[in-house]
Amino acid sequence: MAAVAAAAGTFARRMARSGVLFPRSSPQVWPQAARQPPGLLPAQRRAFSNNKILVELDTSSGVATMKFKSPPVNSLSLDFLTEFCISLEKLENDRACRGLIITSAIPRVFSSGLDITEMCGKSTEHYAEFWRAVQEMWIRLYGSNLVTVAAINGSSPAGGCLIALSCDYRIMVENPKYVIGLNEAQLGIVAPFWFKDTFVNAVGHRAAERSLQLGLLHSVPEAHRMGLVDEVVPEEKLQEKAVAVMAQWLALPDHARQLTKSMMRKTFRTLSSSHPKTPSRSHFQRTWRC
Ligand SMILES: CC/C=C\C/C=C\CCCC/C=C/C(=O)SCCNC(=O)CCNC(=O)[C@H](O)C(C)(C)COP(=O)(O)OP(=O)(O)OC[C@H]1O[C@@H](n2cnc3c(N)ncnc32)[C@H](O)[C@@H]1OP(=O)(O)O
Repeated sequence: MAAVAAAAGTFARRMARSGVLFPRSSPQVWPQAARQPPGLLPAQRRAFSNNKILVELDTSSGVATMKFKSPPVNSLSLDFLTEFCISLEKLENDRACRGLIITSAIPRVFSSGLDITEMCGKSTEHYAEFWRAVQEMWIRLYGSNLVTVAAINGSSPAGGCLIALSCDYRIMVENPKYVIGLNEAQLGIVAPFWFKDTFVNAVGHRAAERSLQLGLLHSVPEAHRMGLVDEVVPEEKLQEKAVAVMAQWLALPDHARQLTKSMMRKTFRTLSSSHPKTPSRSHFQRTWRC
């Protein structure tokens, strides 16, 4: 328990060093239209970057694009998760931003999921901090007031699939080599209940039961058929489609859409208010044999 508390403190300090407020306990409601401060020349584009993620915000449309750029496979390390939360928080605090498109700058991979090297041979405190960061990523993204669109341009197993599932809409590139799903059971581990719930919310109970028990990674057409992704497009159409979908969602009044989203996703507050126990060191070691 002390380790969990220490990890919470460490993660909070990482976020605080970035200048980001932490944590935010309740959803914020943003103005309906992107606004420029009066008297300033409108800067059409703003960008910020770290060594894991690139973010570009088009202030005229209010749409930001977040590109994962952590070779080789955009695995979700503690550093990646921290940078993700910082970037998302910056966008949420930017009154010019109303929507977020998440995609990958790495060819053929959206995200390979949790970084397996973070779950081997580390201290109890590290596991606790890592796990806290995984939860925080999901809480912030699933509960975000922004319109979130996943533009999935590569394979997206396990934690990568969770990121896509946490968005409001998923568009995936048609490619016979790409797969998506929660394959934890294949790895001999169990997807946490909040992974499972997010999956069930997208595909329904029966499809989720089969897919999760078998740890299936689905082809793109199969993922589309079962509702795991909403749309499938050729690679060259991905960005255009993501922008079009975003425009459709942003055409609604923010407050009505945000409150509806918050109502539909209210279960996330359960986890938010009571972070479940961090898996023990022996659990990690047993699972990954390290
Ligand atoms: C609870 C606590 C106790 C125990 C754990 C139990 C539960 C908690 C966790 C539950 C939730 C877990 C969620 C997860 O996300 S686990 C991670 C699951 N991810 C995967 O299974 C993906 C594995 N990777 C792939 O399938 C392929 O790599 C991928 C993404 C399709 C890309 O293929 P390709 O382009 O061919 O690239 P390579 O396979 O050659 O990989 C290149 C390079 O990257 C390394 N790598 C791949 N995935 C990961 C990863 N997830 N973490 C870290 N590193 C990864 C791979 O080893 C290669 O490295 P190398 O040094 O050999 O070049």
